[in-house]
Amino acid sequence: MVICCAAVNCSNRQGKGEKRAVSFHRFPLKDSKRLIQWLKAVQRDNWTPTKYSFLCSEHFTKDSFSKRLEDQHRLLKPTAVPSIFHLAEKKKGSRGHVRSRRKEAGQPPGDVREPQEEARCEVTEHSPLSVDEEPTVKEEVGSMEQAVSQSEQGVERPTPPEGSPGRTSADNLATEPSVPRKPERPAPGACTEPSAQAGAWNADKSGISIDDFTPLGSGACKFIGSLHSYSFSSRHTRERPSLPKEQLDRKRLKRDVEPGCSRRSAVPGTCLAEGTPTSSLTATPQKPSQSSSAPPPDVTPKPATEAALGQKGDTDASPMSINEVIMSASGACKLIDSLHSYCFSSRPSKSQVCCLREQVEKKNGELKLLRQRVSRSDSQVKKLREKLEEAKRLTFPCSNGLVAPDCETPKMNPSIEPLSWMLGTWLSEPPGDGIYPTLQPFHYLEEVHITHVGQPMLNFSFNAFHPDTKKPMHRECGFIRLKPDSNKVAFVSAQNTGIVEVEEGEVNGQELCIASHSIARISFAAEPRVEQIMRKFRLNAEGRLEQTVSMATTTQPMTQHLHITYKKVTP
Ligand code: HEM
Repeated sequence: MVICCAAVNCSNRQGKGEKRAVSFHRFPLKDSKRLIQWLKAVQRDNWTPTKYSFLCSEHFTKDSFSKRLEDQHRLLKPTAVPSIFHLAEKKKGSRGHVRSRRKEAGQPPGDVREPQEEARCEVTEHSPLSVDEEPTVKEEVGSMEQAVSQSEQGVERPTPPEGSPGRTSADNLATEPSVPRKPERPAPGACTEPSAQAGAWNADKSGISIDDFTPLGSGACKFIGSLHSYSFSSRHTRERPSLPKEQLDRKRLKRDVEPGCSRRSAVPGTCLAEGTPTSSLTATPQKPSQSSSAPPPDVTPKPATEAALGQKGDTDASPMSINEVIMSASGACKLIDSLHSYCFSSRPSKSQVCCLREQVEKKNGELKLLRQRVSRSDSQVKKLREKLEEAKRLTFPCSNGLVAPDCETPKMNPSIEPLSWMLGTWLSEPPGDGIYPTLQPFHYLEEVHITHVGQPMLNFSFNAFHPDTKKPMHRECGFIRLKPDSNKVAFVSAQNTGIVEVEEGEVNGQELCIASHSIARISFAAEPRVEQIMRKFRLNAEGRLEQTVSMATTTQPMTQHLHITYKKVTP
């Protein structure tokens, strides 16, 4: 690959016969301040440097260089600005062919390079480096791809050439950002530039080829690839519609050799005037029809300056420096690279996630089956509990009953033998009836426990419940005693209503009739006050116990209040 110096009237190029050391240095595209200084110094009109534009070392003062310690290799200082140019030669016409060439091509001054010179500027991978080239150049030429990448990272290294004269692009950048500019042809001196720019803008801006983004053909990659296309072709190609949309990767850049400029040198101006994407740098082989046919007006190459300023008509709105364009493209690429990294790195974990998801789904299925089993077990347990409750209800309708079925009953005291027919646990059946002149008739359940503990008396408890809610209602408990050697019975009861009473009567056979002897009540017992109480117990023909309660209150004469029949539930 041959590299030319972009300075006006400088014919230095890589491989030229002179044996002196000439190095080539890239334009500081990343450093807009210094780039402007360079462009002002170069004084090329309507020309924009690219990554493939170089100045040779002859345009720098000696103190612009430093030497690398290891090998004394000459390095351009990062602050160096070119200052040595032979612009006067242009005016003197010492290179008349330049002017005539310019006229032929209808190019503005400074944009033309002699066809022969173009030929010299061809880039061919097979061109051997001339002996007068510095190792720096060799290094650069040998690793153009790397250089592009380094340039992207802001690393400046001496490198190969190209270029031509005219009004300075620095002026465009620095002083006329808002002036719309007509599409202009690429600098003729930079015959490699159109494609070089294309490569730069379309593929090499990040040092990444589009192929890098579409290796797996996945949807994500395609998507990211399209982002890349947008990054490169939409952002920059739209701003620079002259550039071909083809994506040129670095491998092509390095590998392919485009003899276009050599060929075009035989047809002076073809490459330059047509602005075809062919280039000795980008080196994408072009079909003859492509390279020979003039591009439509809307794809006429424009200098990067214009691209940086925006398209015609929007330049006043938001002018961008070339540096900003490069930086924004670089930022977009980094973002896309991140997406790519995510795309690639997440791929294995996605399969893992799939595996895990399958496992989770499997476990969920198992869990569902287990839940169904548990549910079935629950319902079975529930049914068993209901049966148990029902059995308990049948046996002991009240859970707070006093009956202990397995409790061993002591021997009954003979004195209470006449009342033995009352012993046992009794449950209301049917529900008891409650009546009273002052009350609405009502029903109730009652559990009755009449026991003995070997003493000469019976223990009793009457526990009434609401027939529907089973809530406890009236409760009373006490003792029944028999007067020895008689049928006289004493009934002592304490009621939850606050009444304590003693009833006395007689037991005759299996019937007990008693009446209140004395009634005591708490001071705050509910009214009306009970004046008299009468009861009758009997064991009927069906072996059921019956009780009838009558009472007299302060408002009502002796009237029946309760009648209930009990069924014995324990022996
Ligand atoms: C020997 C026992 C009982 C006595 C001395 C007694 C006494 C009374 C008295 C004085 C009243 C008020 C009447 C009125 O307002 O005029 C009453 C009401 C009532 N009694 Fe009895 N009662 C006895 C047993 C029962 C039993 C076993 C139940 C069964 C649930 C019951 C249920 C009621 C009901 C529902 C009322 C009406 C609402 C109330 O005042 O609480 N009573 N009772």
